[in-house]
Amino acid sequence: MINDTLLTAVEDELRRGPWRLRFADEVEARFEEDTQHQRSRSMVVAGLISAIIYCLFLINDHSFRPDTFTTALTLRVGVMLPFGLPILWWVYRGVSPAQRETLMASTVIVATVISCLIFAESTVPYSYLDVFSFGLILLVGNIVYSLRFNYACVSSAICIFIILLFVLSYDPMPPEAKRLAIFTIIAQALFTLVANYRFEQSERTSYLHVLKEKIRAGYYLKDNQELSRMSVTDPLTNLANRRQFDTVFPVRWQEATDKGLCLGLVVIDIDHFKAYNDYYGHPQGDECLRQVATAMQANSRDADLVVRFGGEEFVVLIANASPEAAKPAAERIRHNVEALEIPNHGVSAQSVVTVSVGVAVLYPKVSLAPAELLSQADEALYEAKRQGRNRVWVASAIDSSSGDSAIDGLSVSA
Ligand SMILES: Nc1nc2c(ncn2[C@@H]2O[C@H](COP(=O)(O)OP(=O)(O)OP(=O)(O)O)[C@@H](O)[C@H]2O)c(=O)[nH]1
Repeated sequence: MINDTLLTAVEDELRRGPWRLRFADEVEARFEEDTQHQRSRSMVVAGLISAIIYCLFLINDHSFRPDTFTTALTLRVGVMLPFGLPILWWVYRGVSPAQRETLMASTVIVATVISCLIFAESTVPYSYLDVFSFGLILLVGNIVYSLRFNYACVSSAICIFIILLFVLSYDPMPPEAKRLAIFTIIAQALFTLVANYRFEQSERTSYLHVLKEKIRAGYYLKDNQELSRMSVTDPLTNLANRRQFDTVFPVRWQEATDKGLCLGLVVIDIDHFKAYNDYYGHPQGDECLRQVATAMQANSRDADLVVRFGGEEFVVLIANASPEAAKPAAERIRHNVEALEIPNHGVSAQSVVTVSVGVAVLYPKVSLAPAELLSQADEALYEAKRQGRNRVWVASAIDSSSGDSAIDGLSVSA
């Protein structure tokens, strides 16, 4: 259900076109949740690289304008690093998206202020040429950090304003150079903002497509799991169906053979069910099958496989079943069905729905086929019916090595 709403929201966003840089709240929250870890880390890496390069500009300060080297050293290493590094640590540890963008944008603005202070302090000829390198700071914020577009716009505007203040008030710089510098800085800001916008746009569009495919893949997986479940389940009773039995039985047989364990099979058939159907009708017959199935399931262990074998016939496959344990288990099932007291007036006014049960238990051997156990249990069931129904008949004392399936039965009547 949650995914349905999300899928609709994602499809709405894709329909709306890629020009918007903010999704509807639900999708935006998901976008941030999915991307913020990676984004914070890549911003921190970008911040560290930028900090190193920013400090390397001291080489330029030293050779180009030695009169302000001490100031440059103090500001770049003594102010910029103590300001920037804790911010990077903070972002690395995880902050809200707005804090992350604001903090990273603040490093861009502070770097601009520091660069302007160093520039303004120097009086050496051509020091003003340094202004042309300020565009690199914009490049860091808008491209290297890739600040979200609105933060990039605001920080670029603030940086340009600061640069304007310093450039316009710096007397040694010729007016033509000021004009060119300001024009260049503004153009760099615009170019990098265009690139920033396109980065964010394509990041968001790709994210929507990936998210849509992920949600759909989730549906396919769920559908497949549901189909697999349905293919091995009886729709009327929700018990395992014959197909599941055919898959599980040989596996349990092999396990029992390998471990030398006993395997038990209980075959259950509702008595006079035709009469029930004829009297109450087919839908009521279905309801009766459901109740009997529930009673059988409730009286079996989790490890046992309870199967609707077909029609009104059921099977319980009992792993690691000793002959002594299988008989009471079968008797419990018979008793509990009878205890449901589902009337069967199709037989007589006093009759209730009962079951006949055939039980077979043996130690599987390589020389035996699994069908052997099934046929012994079937024969026991036939005997239970023949003996008058509503009883358990155990096919016992079977010499599995000879394959002798003679029934040395024991009847347990109600
Ligand atoms: N309602 C309903 N009836 C079913 C379903 N599958 C099989 N049956 C009915 O089960 C009845 C089985 O009848 P029989 O095989 O003659 O057996 P019986 O009447 O139970 O007699 P005994 O087994 O000898 O006690 C038939 O009437 C089938 O139509 C089902 O899915 N729903």
